[in-house]
Amino acid sequence: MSQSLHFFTPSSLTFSKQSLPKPSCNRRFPVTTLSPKLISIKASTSADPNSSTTPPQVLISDNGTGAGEILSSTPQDYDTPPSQSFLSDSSSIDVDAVTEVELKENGFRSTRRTKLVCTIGPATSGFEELQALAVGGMNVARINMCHGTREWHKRVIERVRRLNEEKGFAVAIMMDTEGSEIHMGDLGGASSAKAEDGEIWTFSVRAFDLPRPERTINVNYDGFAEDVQVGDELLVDGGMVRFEVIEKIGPDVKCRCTDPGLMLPRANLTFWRDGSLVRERNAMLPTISSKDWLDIDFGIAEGVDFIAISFVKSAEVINHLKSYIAARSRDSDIAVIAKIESIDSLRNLEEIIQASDGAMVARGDLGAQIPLEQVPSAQQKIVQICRQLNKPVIVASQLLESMIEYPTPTRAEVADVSEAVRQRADALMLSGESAMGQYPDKALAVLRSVSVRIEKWWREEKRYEAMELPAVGSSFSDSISEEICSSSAKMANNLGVDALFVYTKTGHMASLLSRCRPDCPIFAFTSTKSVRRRLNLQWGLIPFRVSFSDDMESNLNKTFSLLKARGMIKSGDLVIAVSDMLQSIQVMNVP
Ligand SMILES: Nc1ncnc2c1ncn2[C@@H]1O[C@H](COP(=O)(O)OP(=O)(O)O)[C@@H](O)[C@H]1O
Ligand SMILES: C=C(OP(=O)(O)O)C(=O)O
Ligand SMILES: [K+]
Ligand SMILES: [Mg+2]
Repeated sequence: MSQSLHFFTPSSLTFSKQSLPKPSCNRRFPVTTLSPKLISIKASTSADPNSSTTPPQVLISDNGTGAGEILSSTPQDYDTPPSQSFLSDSSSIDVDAVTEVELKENGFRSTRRTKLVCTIGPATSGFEELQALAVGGMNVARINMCHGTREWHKRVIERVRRLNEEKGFAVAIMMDTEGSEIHMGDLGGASSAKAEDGEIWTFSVRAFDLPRPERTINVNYDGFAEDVQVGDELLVDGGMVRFEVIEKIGPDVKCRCTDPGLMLPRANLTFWRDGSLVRERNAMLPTISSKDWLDIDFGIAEGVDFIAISFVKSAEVINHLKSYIAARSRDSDIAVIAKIESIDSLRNLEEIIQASDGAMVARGDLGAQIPLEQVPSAQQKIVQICRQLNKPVIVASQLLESMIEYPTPTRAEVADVSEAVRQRADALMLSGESAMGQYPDKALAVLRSVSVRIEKWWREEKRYEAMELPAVGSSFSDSISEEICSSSAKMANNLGVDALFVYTKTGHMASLLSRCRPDCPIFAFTSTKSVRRRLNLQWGLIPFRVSFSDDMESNLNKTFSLLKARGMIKSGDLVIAVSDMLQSIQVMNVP
């Protein structure tokens, strides 16, 4: 026997599902098209999970008194092959080739929930290397416009696209802007420069002739010599190398090395006075420089999936960029990620995250702007706010720094990765480890295995955190979607279901489910490739591209048969399905 509860709000009028007005296709249900609102919660669990015959669906309405009324009875035959109308384009389902293998081999429970972002650099820019990363679980490839030429990045984008087309991956592309904070020049082509204890180096806005004179560093910020004072401490890359300012001669600033080390091209520079970061005119530098705008035009033209903005200071710049993108790209589905890596971004955290489509805890620069010991609490706070505001969050930088040189991570690095997974960040990011390290695939494998292990541990221990998830939407329709998602996630945990299914046009309903961090994976069905790629950044979502209609019964039939034919689900699997077209929750065994 199967049953279905319909809750009617605000009045208790009863309709059958069939009498509902047709929802508009492209958007989430507008409140005005449904009056009164109908939410159907349909439980059609067959008594015998292995039974191959599907019980008839009986819809029972609940008018608030608990007394059910039978509205319709629909015999189902899920084993019917897809009808003609599903053939051609609509007869197929696209899913990541790696996920497909993982699902078949290990089942739903062991799929990785935490997403992985890899920075692409000289070590990984070839087709074969990119393919190895995709096979290793890379969900998003990040290109950092601080380095390389647009031509170079364009070739990487083309290779990723080819990989997706030819090999069945859905790797998304994130372009990261340079930003206009102070940094060193490119060392005249050298791969690094070594500063020894006590050496005197000259930092200058001067563009030195090539070959670069010994112990000179070019600085990109015109106000550098004016802003620093003798006695200031100059930190390269957040303290990897330190200098003390000893003399200023015109544009040249002489510094003595106090902490020796290797300086990499375009390393970031900060200066400190009496224990705090000095922010003079550099605080007025634009977040998006003129070079960044050109890079953004490039990203829009190339149709990247995400643009990450470095050194965001306020929500205003995010709003500005979003309207710029909307005006320039026809379908404007490029998501904007705010990098939290400056004191200003911490000050305006909530409004920045609210304005963005996601955030990155960019610990590299953040650790150069606030004392290192404050970085962990900042990370936890950013991850938490993103979760509350329903924005994906990436934890980035130095997760496995030692693996740039060594094939195994330190214990401390594994603990750091575990902590980010335990905080249930959406994604972890590799920087130098994958861009220029010696063991990019090994580093990715460590992120993957630590994620899977910690996620499993967390589920076994039932470590449900008591995080309040406040309402994020503004309309009544939004509230219904949020309630549906939190209820179905809770039901999924309590009933031990195998997977949550969500049919979503914009991806919003999938993100609301992801936000609840349920125990089971979330199969997110969407009809466009770009939404599918974007969902790849969000915790626990397995994005599929499939065409579907507003008729949930036929969507389910079609999905079940397509997934069964691919061996990705089997009869008896327990599934909860929700959709953003018909706001409903259905519980059923795969027939
Ligand atoms: N496109 C590229 N071309 C050359 N080198 C790159 C590229 N992308 C990244 N790298 C190298 O990888 C290192 C780590 O990358 P990332 O963390 O993104 O940059 P940064 O160190 O500037 O913050 C960089 O310092 C640089 O040496
Ligand atoms: C991710 C970061 O930004 P970038 O690598 O561009 O400096 C960071 O600073 O941690
Ligand atoms: K950058
Ligand atoms: Mg940075």
